[in-house]
Amino acid sequence: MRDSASSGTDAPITNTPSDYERIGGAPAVRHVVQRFYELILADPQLAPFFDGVDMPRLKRHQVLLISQVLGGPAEYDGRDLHDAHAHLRIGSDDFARVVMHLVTALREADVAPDIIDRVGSTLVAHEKDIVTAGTL
Ligand code: HEM
Repeated sequence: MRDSASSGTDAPITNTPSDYERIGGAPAVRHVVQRFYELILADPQLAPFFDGVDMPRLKRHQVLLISQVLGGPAEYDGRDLHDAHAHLRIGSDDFARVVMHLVTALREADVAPDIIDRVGSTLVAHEKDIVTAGTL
C-alpha cells in the first residue's frame, strides 16, 4: 500500500533510503575513499601536499565526513575543514583536481549521478574553507 495521495502531516509510509544506504553503506564509502587517495597520491600536483601526513588517520576522517555528507551516521570527529587546511596554502586549481578525483572514484564505484552531483555541490560549497592561496 502506498501513501501516494498527499495526506496532510502524517509521516510517510515508505522510508526513502539515504544516499549513504543507496551506495552501499560503510564498505562502499571505505572503498571510494581508498580509491580517492590512490588517485590523489598518483597526481604529481597533489602528492606533495600529503608528504608526512598520517594517511590512515586522514582516510578514517574522510570516511566519517563523506558518510555524514551522504546522510549516513554523523560521527565526524576530525578538525573543522578550515583549521585542517589553513597551513597548506591550497589553490583553487588544487581544489578542482581533488574534487575531480573524488568524482572519478564515485563514478568508478557506479554511484548514481544524482548522488555524485549532491556530493560535488556540498564540497564546492566548502571551497572557501579550504582554498587559502591567492585569495587575500
Ligand atoms: C574537496 C574538499 C576536501 C575535503 C572534504 C577535505 C577533507 C579533509 C579532511 C576530513 C581532513 C582530515 C582533518 C583531520 O584529520 O582533522 C583533511 C585533511 C587534509 N587535507 Fe583535505 N579535504 C578537501 C580538499 C583538500 C585539498 C584540495 C587538499 C590539497 C590539495 C587537501 C589536503 C589535505 C591534507 C594534506 C590534509 C592533512 C592535513 C594534516 O593532517 O596536517 N584537502 N581534508
